[in-house]
Amino acid sequence: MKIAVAGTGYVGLVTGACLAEKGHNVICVDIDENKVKKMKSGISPIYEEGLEEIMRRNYSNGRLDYTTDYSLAYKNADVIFIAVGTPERSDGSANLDYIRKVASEIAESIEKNTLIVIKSTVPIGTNAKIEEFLRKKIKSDIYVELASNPEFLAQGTAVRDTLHASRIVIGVESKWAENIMKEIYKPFDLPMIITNRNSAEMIKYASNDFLALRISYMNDIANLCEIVGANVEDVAEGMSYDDRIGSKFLKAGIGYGGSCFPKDTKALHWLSSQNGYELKTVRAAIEVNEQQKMKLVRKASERVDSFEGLKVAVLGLTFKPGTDDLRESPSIPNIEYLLERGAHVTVYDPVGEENAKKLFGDKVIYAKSIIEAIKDSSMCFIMTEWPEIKNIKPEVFKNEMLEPLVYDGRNCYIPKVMEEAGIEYYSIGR
Ligand SMILES: NC(=O)c1ccc[n+]([C@@H]2O[C@H](COP(=O)([O-])OP(=O)(O)OC[C@H]3O[C@@H](n4cnc5c(N)ncnc54)[C@H](O)[C@@H]3O)[C@@H](O)[C@H]2O)c1
Ligand SMILES: O=c1ccn([C@@H]2O[C@H](COP(=O)(O)OP(=O)(O)O[C@H]3O[C@H](CO)[C@@H](O)[C@H](O)[C@H]3O)[C@@H](O)[C@H]2O)c(=O)[nH]1
Repeated sequence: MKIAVAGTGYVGLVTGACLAEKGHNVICVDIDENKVKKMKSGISPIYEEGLEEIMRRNYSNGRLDYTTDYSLAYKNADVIFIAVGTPERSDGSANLDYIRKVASEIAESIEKNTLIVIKSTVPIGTNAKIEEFLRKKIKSDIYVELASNPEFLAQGTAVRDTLHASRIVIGVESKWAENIMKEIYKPFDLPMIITNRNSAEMIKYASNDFLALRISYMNDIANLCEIVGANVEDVAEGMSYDDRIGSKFLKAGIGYGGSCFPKDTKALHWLSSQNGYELKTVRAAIEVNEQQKMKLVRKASERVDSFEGLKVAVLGLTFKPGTDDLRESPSIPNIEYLLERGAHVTVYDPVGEENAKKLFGDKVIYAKSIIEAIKDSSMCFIMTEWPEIKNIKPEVFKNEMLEPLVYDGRNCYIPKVMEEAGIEYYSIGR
């Protein structure tokens, strides 16, 4: 099948590359010329394990290509996947400007019957609206239909999550669209859920918001654990043996970040409010997360008289390990808080430095190693549980820091071991 993919971000590029890997003919479209140039030379603009290998293999066998020429790409495609961003607006709603722009570009380009598949996370009803828009715009002798196919990959494991997805969710309104979608995903041999478009769109939000709820619930419990003298890690383990609960997404920490949970909780809450219904559970998840993100710097501000002139180390910048992405990372408001109070902040992240520079410029110092970051510092914050950060030996903090004072937002170390090594150590819910 000839497939065009609009947008080569985490979702579009991984989807395009994996569809090619499974035998389809794929052209990936992006407005960013530099990205397209990079991809054509075999370099992935994002950090995802295993992606470049698939990109190179399928580019050289001719099944995968990249372009900025959307017109040509959409004109020749049987199916067009839309995978552009749907970021948050200031009121919490989803910004659909990028989706609408692609829809206009599709309308001016296509010359034959085409199935348009929205892979981006979009509010319930968006597929129907875009279909209505396109049908008004295109010539009357061609037919377009929209299908919803939300994406569930997580950053850092995007290729694996796509090739071995837990499920393929397909929202369609006709047998024609259903059959095309089934044909596309046949070579993946994965569980498939076929439903209508509104339900497919809702499955995506309901899944993300449920996972965010679990995290906020555990962070709430962690805060109570601290007060009553319980250990949230033991509590989570004890809960996990109940297979109705399971072990995943029970990790307490400095709050959830990333390009999805923060915006998708707010977008569903906003949509619900617009429909006269308050999603109280989701609102609670958002509120707990907002509080949790700043928990450790608030604790630290009670411990020191002032941050003014203090050398503070921040280890880990990305919103989770395995990605170079800093979008909505808890590290950002924490670093801003410290800078506003006059701290000299030195940061270290194994892959996030380039993206951090776009945010902080020369306001922070970028260390090339953990040791360089913590050397002579008066305080250290752990924001991301990268393996090399988790593996720091307590003596390293003790020997390199001016004062061994560690605030660990990801529960990387054992409190007893840290305390025995002479480190003043604070973590979450323990
Ligand atoms: N990142 C994830 O892990 C993830 C997982 C599941 C779903 N999603 C959803 O998928 C969507 C995309 O997310 P992402 O993180 O991949 O986005 P992204 O910001 O990484 O990438 C979007 C890409 O679209 C390009 N673009 C913008 N306008 C365009 C146009 N008119 N034509 C062609 N390309 C255009 C941009 O240049 C960019 O490269 C969002 O709705 C998101 O919520 C993301
Ligand atoms: O027990 C946990 C699990 C995760 N997190 C945090 O939650 C955030 C999101 O983590 P994760 O879900 O692993 O990463 P994403 O790449 O944002 O993936 C989520 O968002 C995607 C975009 O919609 C979905 O496709 C995925 O299924 C969904 O897991 C990160 O800040 C994590 O640190 C916790 O605090 N505790």
